[in-house]
Amino acid sequence: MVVSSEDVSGVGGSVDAAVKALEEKLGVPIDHGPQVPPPKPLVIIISGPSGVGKDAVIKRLQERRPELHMVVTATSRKARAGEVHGKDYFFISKEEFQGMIDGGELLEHAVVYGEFKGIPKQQVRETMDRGTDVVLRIDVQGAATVRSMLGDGGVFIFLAAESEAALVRRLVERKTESLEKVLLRLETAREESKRMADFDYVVVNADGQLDRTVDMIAAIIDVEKARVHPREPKL
Ligand SMILES: Nc1ncnc2c1ncn2[C@@H]1O[C@H](COP(=O)(O)OP(=O)(O)OP(=O)(O)O)[C@@H](O)[C@H]1O
Repeated sequence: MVVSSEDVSGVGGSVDAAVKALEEKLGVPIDHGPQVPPPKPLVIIISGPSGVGKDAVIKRLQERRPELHMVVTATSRKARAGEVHGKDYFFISKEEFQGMIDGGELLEHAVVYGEFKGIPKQQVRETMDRGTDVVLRIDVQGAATVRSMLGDGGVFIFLAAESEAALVRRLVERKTESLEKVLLRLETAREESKRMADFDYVVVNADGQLDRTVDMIAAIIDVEKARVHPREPKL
């Protein structure tokens, strides 16, 4: 139905009166509800080589977007100075970890540099059921496992350093690993970089540019929320 400008001006110029007149002409009320349903919760996977800055990026992202749920990974490695159980990681024994694997309670798990790491499934499900976005921090190998499970249902982001040299410097400066362990991480990082193509996005975490990196990830999350066909993560 076409309503001419004459019809609208003919009701006295008030918007409310015009709306009422339109409703009368339509024969049904004008819908005041949202035109777009609320976006579905996202599962965001942040991955990349050791030392690239996953923890630093996630910490800053959480400060900016406190509504995101950062999944707490379970690990059998010892806590580093300042790390808090239940907040940074669930620090559990190798025996407890084995129990979780046997009980099928982990979304993915792996032995990384001699230590168990894994993501409790229940935490992801419960968060999504509340309608909250979930951020998973996973090494590249683990991200491949989650990709095979979720397919296009997850948003996979590969964090990269601006150069191999920058990555090495960051690992050495962190002072948490021996040179031998840094070497192992470097060799692994070379293999991991080859898997970048399996991700949806690649973000460079350049030295001194942590805020820019977080800006980019926040932008990706916003863009994902605007998809016409939302992703459907099935766990
Ligand atoms: N953009 C950046 N500029 C400078 N330093 C950074 C940047 N991002 C992270 N770092 C520093 O680099 C080091 C490694 O970062 P972080 O521990 O977050 O890496 P990671 O990917 O979580 O490593 P791992 O997988 O081994 O736990 C830390 O000392 C961190 O503070």
